[in-house]
Amino acid sequence: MMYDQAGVERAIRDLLIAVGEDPDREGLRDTPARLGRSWRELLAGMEEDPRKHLRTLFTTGTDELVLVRDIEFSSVCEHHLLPFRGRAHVGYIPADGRVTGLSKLARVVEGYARRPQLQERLTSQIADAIDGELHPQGVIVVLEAEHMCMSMRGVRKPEASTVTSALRGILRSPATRAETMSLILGGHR
Ligand SMILES: Nc1nc2c(ncn2[C@@H]2O[C@H](COP(=O)(O)OP(=O)(O)OP(=O)(O)O)[C@@H](O)[C@H]2O)c(=O)[nH]1
Ligand SMILES: [Zn+2]
Repeated sequence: MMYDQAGVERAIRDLLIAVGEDPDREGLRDTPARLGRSWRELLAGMEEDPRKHLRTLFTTGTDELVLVRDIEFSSVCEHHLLPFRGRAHVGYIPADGRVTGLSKLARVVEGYARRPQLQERLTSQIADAIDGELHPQGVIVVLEAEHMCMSMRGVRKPEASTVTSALRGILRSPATRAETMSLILGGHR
């Protein structure tokens, strides 16, 4: 389904009325249109198949770990429609020298982050896309994020950081996993 800007604007106008605001006062007059455009940007991943980015392939001579750390992302938690944001660390061990462009790993993170999400699902979707498109020997995805639904409201724990991981192939084995984890965490302040 295509994004329905007019429908979103109507819903936001109704929301403003329902919370007791006057949607026609000067400061709020453009808010439904503005927020409608913002939501489209925040949910832009719904309009794409992020796997397409991984179809840019190169062949190298080696099958050693490729790891891109500290990919900043923002997503929206599907329970509260509040943002969660943090950093993704994405790595894989190629097979037959098959690699993709480094920026493509970040594009995949973006494509799956810009949807109503759960952090666990976001993590495994990134891993499955790399696994399914590159057929590498192993994949590791680690996400660290702060959820606004836990910091601004509810339990109100602003410093809490949620860490999730998804491992595929040989990166599931304890030795390889431990080495890769230390590379991910080793870069941290
Ligand atoms: N597992 C998981 N839980 C999430 C994520 N984002 C938000 N949540 C949690 O979803 C849960 C929803 O719980 P509910 O009891 O239905 O909602 P609530 O009454 O607003 O819960 P509180 O946040 O505890 O006030 C909360 O515990 C949130 O912290 C996520 O990405 N993964
Ligand atoms: Zn939430």
